[in-house]
Amino acid sequence: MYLHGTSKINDRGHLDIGGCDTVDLVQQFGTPLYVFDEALIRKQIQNYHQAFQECGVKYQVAYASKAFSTVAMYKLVEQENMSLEVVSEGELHTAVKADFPRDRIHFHGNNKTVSEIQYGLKENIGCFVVDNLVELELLNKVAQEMGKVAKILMRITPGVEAHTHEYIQTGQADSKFGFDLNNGQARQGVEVVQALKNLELIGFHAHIGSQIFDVRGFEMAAEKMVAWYAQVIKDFDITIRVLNLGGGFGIRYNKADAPLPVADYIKALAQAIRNDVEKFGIDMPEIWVEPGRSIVGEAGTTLYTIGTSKDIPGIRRYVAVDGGMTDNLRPAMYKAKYEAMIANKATIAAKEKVSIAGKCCESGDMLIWDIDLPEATPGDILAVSCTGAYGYSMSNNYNRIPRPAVIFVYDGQADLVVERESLDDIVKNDRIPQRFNR
Ligand SMILES: Cc1ncc(COP(=O)(O)O)c(C=O)c1O
Ligand SMILES: N[C@@H](CCCC[NH3+])C(=O)O
Repeated sequence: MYLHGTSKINDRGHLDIGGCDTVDLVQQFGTPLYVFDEALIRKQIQNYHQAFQECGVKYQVAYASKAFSTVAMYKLVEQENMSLEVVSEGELHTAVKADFPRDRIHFHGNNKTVSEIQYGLKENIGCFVVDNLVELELLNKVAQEMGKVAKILMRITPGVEAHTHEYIQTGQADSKFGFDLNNGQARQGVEVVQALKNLELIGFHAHIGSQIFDVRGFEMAAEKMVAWYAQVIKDFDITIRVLNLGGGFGIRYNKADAPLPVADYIKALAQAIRNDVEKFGIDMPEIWVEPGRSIVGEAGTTLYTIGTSKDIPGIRRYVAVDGGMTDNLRPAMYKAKYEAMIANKATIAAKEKVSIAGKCCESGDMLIWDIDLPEATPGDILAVSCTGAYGYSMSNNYNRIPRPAVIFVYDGQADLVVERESLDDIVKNDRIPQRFNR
């Protein structure tokens, strides 16, 4: 397993993260356990700031909180001077609980409800990223009723197909997201905004997909978006200032993945924008991005306890852990591939090829197929790396399995940031109809 961030093998022969022995962490907090390397999260954020500062442009980096959303994470994001992207009133409420600066919150989503819009307006958030014509009218109506003017970006579908899993592509024409650039919908949207008094258009947004390695997709989206941005300034004679190019920067889950350093993506983006801005003779816009996975993905490791196994001679050995698709849906949903090690046998050579199964009543509940490990016995601790993004945030209670605890480790200290769900949490919203008691 590749060792990210502060992960290392300590002198007890155990995996150690953030100066904490994972075997001790398991004793203290139990399994499954999400462990976040706080120093690595902070470093990833600082890499974005540094890259933008070196480009000498006005910018905002908004953390796409869907990747991993908790109050402590939002506090960290604030400390590191990032903005915050939210997609629901649940994420917005988490930001309010963290007392996140409201003017740095960007509210996304392709179907915001009236109550979500009201919440955002009440909190005077920085901007709404409007997804479609229906939402333009709705947002304007609610803003008018509340006596507010909402700053907006319009989300544009630029018609760029990113090379990634089809479920995490978003920039292609056939997508549920955004105003289509090529069929005239985006222009129609700008025309509509001109007539709506409670909306202020400050710029445009595009997001082409997730887990992308190639800079070319980002450059192509930037070229299309600058051309569009310049066209709008010319045709509508309005002042806008923001170009948000979304997130999607890839990370290394396993040795087949070859992401570039963050600085390379940002510099390529800024350069593509700068070239086109000069061509169109307009002012350089503020460049906003909204990375999620690349901030937290490599910083997360999930620790499990190994339990049963099943040998099928000549076929494979299944080794089961005490979690699975409830804490990591990505292998089942995207065929995502992860690396792992036995955390308490970190210096012992691999001896067998096994497949790691979850504990759900579902054949597709497999975390890793065909991985070389030392002999796995019940009670061993399996560490799966790179689970920081879309692990906890997509966790669920299938088979009424409680969600694991989440901890941050830093410089030898381990702190709980989300408590493990209890069995009572699992039933706390259940109700029995009165008539059952007859
Ligand atoms: C609109 C938007 N912004 C940002 C992101 C974050 O993407 P990533 O986690 O790949 O950086 C996503 C997810 O794909 C998204 O849909
Ligand atoms: N949840 C997805 C990515 C979708 C990102 C949000 N648009 C993943 O785990 O890869």
